[in-house]
Formats: sequence, structure tokens, C-alpha cells
Amino acid sequence: MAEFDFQGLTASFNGERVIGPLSFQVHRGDHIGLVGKSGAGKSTLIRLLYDRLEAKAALVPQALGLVNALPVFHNVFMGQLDRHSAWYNAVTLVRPFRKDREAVRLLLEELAIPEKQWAPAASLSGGQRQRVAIARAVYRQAPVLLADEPISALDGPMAQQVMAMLTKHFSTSIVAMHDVDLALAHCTRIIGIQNGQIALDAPASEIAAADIATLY
Ligand SMILES: Nc1ncnc2c1ncn2[C@@H]1O[C@H](COP(=O)(O)OP(=O)(O)OP(=O)(O)O)[C@@H](O)[C@H]1O
Repeated sequence: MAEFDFQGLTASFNGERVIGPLSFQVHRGDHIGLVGKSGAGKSTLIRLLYDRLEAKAALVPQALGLVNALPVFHNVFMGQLDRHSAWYNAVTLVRPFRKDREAVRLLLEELAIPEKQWAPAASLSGGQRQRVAIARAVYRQAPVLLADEPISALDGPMAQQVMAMLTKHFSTSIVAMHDVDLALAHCTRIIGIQNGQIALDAPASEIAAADIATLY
């Protein structure tokens, strides 16, 4: 049985249809690489899926959504803001609890930025900012990850490491990405978007980079 059944997804801007109508099912264990050329509709589709899934999903938006004035710890903690009382969140703003400090530190270690835990988000490089947004998503402990180009600012080995980490922490994921080789290496299923429609949907093990190239 499908974990999620998306039917009739559509999106328009200024009266112009940019997505759909399209439908697809997602099964538990699916790690979907969403590919397609710039402007194909990947970000719009990720947003539509997030609207449908709400609290079931952890989101890494392309713009990341970090609060620059807050330290990395608090940006990651925000992944669980809605799980705690207002009192707990207010205390955490001033003096975080040890168990939360420790949980966030472990994630930052996994992402090779443990020394940044108390640095303001404003002081981070682009790749470090992406890793904080990824830590926030993992910290959320949601059943499904929705991520829009989450590794675009990371170098080769770090991008590999982060993709492996995401597959480990989430049982199901949908990740928009431009790096076709990384998508084939880390995803179980590839969905190709072309002009707002699904032009390719196949197990990653059954397709090659050349099949995806036809989308571009
Ligand atoms: N806020 C908006 N207002 C008007 N048009 C929009 C808006 N957001 C997206 N679009 C249009 O919708 C289409 C799909 O855009 P989208 O950002 O989803 O593509 P994408 O595949 O994610 O591209 P990229 O890989 O460059 O991020 C594009 O033609 C874009 O111009």
C-alpha cells in the first residue's frame, strides 16, 4: 500500500499552468530524486507536496529559511519548535537544556560543523548554511523529507556524505537535485519533471544518466 497518494496536483502563476495535473504514489522506503531542467517545476512541486503533508514532512527549502540573528543551535532546534510548550521554547532561547544541546551537537558532528553550534547563522558560509538547514530537518524526526536542492553548495565528498546521511535518517524522501550522478547513486527512484509533468518515473537501478539527459 502507498504511504502517500498524491492525486491531481496542479499549480499556476498568473493564470499560467506550471504543474500538472499530475499524480503519483510514494511508498515507504522510496528515496526519490526529483530531476529536470531549471524552470521545469521541481520547487513548485516540492511546495505543493509540503502543503499536502504538513506536519508529516521535514522541509529543506531552497532559500533555507534560517534566522540569521540566532545561533546554529537555535536554528536546528526550530525543527521541533511545534513539539514543545511555549514555556519550554522560551527557556531554550535563553538557556538550552542539556539533552537538546547534546542531540544538536551530534547532528552537527555528523555534518562536520560541530564547532559552529553557537555561531550566529549570519556568520556561516553557503555550504555551512545548507548543512544547518539539513540538521534542522533531521532534528524534526518526521516520516518524510522534502528537500529542494539541499546539497547544491556542498563539495563532492560532503555532498555524498550528506546524501547518505539523509537516506539513513529518513525512511522516505523526495529531493529535488541537479546532480544526476548523485541522484542515481543515492536515490531508489527517479522522477523527471518536464514542463510541469512527470516525464520519467523509474527505479534508479533501471536507468542511466543518458535516460535523464533527455529531460534537459
Ligand atoms: N512566484 C512565482 N511567480 C510566477 N512564476 C513562478 C513563481 N514561482 C515559480 N514560477 C514559474 O514556475 C515555473 C516552475 O518554477 P520552479 O521554481 O518550480 O522550477 P524548478 O524546476 O524548481 O527550477 P530550478 O531548478 O531553477 O530551481 C517557472 O516557469 C517559474 O518561472
